[in-house]
Amino acid sequence: MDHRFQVSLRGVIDLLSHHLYSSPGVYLRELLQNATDAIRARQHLEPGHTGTVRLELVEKQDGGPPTLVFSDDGVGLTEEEIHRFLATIGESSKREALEARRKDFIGQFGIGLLSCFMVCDELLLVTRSARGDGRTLEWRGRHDGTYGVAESAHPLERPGTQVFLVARPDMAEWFNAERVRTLARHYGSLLPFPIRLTVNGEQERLDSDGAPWRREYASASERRQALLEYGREVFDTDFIDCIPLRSQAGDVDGVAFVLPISPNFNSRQKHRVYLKHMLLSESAENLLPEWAFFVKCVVNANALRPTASRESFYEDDALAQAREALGQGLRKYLMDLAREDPRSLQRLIGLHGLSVKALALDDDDFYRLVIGWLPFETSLGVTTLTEYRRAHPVVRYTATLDGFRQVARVAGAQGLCIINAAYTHDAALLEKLSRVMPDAQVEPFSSADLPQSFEELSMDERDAVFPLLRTAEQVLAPFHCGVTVKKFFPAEVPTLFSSDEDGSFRRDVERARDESDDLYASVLEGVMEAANAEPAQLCFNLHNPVVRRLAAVTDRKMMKLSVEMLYVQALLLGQHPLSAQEMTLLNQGLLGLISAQLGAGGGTGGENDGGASSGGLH
Ligand SMILES: Nc1ncnc2c1ncn2[C@@H]1O[C@H](COP(=O)(O)OP(=O)(O)OP(=O)(O)O)[C@@H](O)[C@H]1O
Repeated sequence: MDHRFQVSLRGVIDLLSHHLYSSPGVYLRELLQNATDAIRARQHLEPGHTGTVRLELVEKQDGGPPTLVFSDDGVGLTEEEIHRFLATIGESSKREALEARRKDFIGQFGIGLLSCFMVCDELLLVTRSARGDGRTLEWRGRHDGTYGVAESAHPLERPGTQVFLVARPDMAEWFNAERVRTLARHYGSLLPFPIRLTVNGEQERLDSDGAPWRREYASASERRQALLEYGREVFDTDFIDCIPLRSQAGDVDGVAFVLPISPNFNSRQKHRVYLKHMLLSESAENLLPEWAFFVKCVVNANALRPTASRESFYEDDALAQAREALGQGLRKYLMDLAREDPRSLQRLIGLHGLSVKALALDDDDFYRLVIGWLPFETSLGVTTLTEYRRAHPVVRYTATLDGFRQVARVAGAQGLCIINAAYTHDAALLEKLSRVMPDAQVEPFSSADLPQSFEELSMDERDAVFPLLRTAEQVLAPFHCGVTVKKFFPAEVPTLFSSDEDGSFRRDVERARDESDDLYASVLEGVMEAANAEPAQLCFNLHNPVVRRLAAVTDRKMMKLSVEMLYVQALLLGQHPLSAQEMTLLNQGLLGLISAQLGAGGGTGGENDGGASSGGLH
């Protein structure tokens, strides 16, 4: 024999209040939504019906719980509808109409009314249907899951619905006049019909003039001012500009505000979204494309689906299409700025460069328009790509910060303009350049490319440095480092250590081998043997006075020691981590130099004592 599931209403209410709704205040949102849907349903029957929502708050003088009467002049309910829709959890009169009329109704799940049980134990709903027999019916629903229906002793004069809520003593704060006023404004400020609030007999209107972005303004600048003022009210921020938004998909319209400060990298903004003019969420995140983190927006959507919690939009095709269309609106704004107001675009890039770069990576047309305006850090200072290409036919860049540090100073002194493309998106943007603009030449650059720009020595100079070159080659052979002598700037730099990718790889493997156990070290040994034998190079700078003097030194030991120290110094200047062998070289070299400087005795032991005389301190 089959049995029916039993549903515990208390359990369901507990579930909703703790896991679905963000606060008990949403009861007012759900009542407003039902009233709005009922008015829309009546407008289908009676086109031209305007509709009004009334809230009457009675605060008891004797300390008893306050009562809220929530009335609408919507379509009302027949007796059959009461049993079917009010008393069955999960049943909604709007579901059947939903696909055909997604634009009309906000509700769809058939659970909204239950949220009232978060703030009161019993609900009295008095209703007269616009489609019915003129009778006024009372439905009394209780939080224990029981309900009753009866004909009312106080018939309503016109179709509509009144919901009576008596505050549960511990929930009286949610019936406080100021709170009710704030909540009604908060959720219903864009509704296209008036909301009237009566508190202890005194009436006030809470309605607004509708969505500010749809109002008529005398001029474009007045419109802009009014919208920026609205943005300030909503987000408490002085935005720098506003952008109209519209999408046919989801029937969305609204306004995006450009943030006056750079947001955290990739932080998605929280937007205020209305669904059919009722506030859905103040923290919707999934409305705009990911790159659009330079704006916050307020929009109304008529044909997107809410999630059951009503706090964001349901992720479906319509939302994806709307997101794409809204992104196009933002893209158009940036494209227009690039064409018509490059100064403003430059200011915007200064603040929101990351958004602009991310969009440029995504979109070739936009890329073509803005790439020339984007600033890049180079070895000759910050420059835009347009200025760069005017002065240098080939765009050269380093993709890492270490790579840039290794070349920036010397490259700058040679007049070479190298871009530091280690910033987010920069390398990808530069790599895209020759794809989008086939005449552009773009090349990665490393310290190994630098010596090509250095001046060659004359024949005489070559003869003069021959002993130095020979000694250095011998000293550095164990380090797999070749040697050249050239002339370059700045003259204060005595040597430049350069290596291509193979060289950096080899150094990394070498250091890993030093730190590994025997088995792994022998594997790494094999890797190193397979690698290019001499990918690194130490280039001596004959413009440097120390190097000139060193070339003339006849003391071979002193020359060897100096080469070792210059090698280690070049590594340190280039921010290359030292291997164990190089650390030893540094330590021995320092001691050797000190010892040589002392001129006598105190030798370091071994061959690096530079022939210093014996004896201690004099
Ligand atoms: N003010 C009203 N006027 C007319 N019918 C109403 C009113 N309030 C509720 N109803 C009826 O009660 C049903 C259930 O309401 P409830 O708020 O629980 O769910 P819903 O609005 O259909 O969906 P959701 O859970 O998404 O809000 C509605 O579908 C509607 O038929």
